[in-house]
Amino acid sequence: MLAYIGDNPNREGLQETPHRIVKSWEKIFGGYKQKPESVLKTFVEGSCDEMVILKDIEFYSTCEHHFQPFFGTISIGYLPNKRVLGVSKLARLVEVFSRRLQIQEKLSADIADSLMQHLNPLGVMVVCKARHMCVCSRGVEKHNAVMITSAIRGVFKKPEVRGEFLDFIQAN
Ligand SMILES: Nc1nc2c(ncn2[C@@H]2O[C@H](COP(=O)(O)OP(=O)(O)OP(=O)(O)O)[C@@H](O)[C@H]2O)c(=O)[nH]1
Ligand SMILES: [Zn+2]
Repeated sequence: MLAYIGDNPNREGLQETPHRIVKSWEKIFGGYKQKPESVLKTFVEGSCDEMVILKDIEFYSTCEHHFQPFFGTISIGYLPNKRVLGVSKLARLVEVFSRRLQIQEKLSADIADSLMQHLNPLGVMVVCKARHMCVCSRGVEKHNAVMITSAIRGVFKKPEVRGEFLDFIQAN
């Protein structure tokens, strides 16, 4: 790759670069080694029947088309069906799916679908806002453009439930 771009792989500054890149991939692509169910420890809390939200979870992911970073925030809401999660587990789930090659639509859907599967709530909604380096620094070069995607499952398809979630995540 270094030779391909026209640089000299043998010059001092680049000699350890292949090793550094592979080492950085342990973090950047660490999600392949993690199973979503391994972070989704749930417990029974029968009295909790209101919406649970963790908003503005920062993430870094990698675009599968260009191998470029895309990054931003993800907000997740669910309506419990007797079981709830430790709140950090929602952020851990974001790590599992963002630390892979992704497109933003699938990242949002992966999070929603794994919560539906392993937590079995009445519904889930995920909203993801991100900047794509492949859109900012190359290609169409629109550095202010923000992509917004959502994944809506179960009762969040009802406008009033979706509206409550959107009100909460828009509030400061
Ligand atoms: N839907 C979606 N598209 C993405 C995402 N990340 C990158 N892309 C787009 O993937 C597309 C790939 O298009 P191609 O025409 O195959 O590749 P390209 O010639 O590099 O396209 P340009 O980026 O327009 O220069 C581009 O439009 C990217 O903006 C993503 O998360 N979701
Ligand atoms: Zn891209």
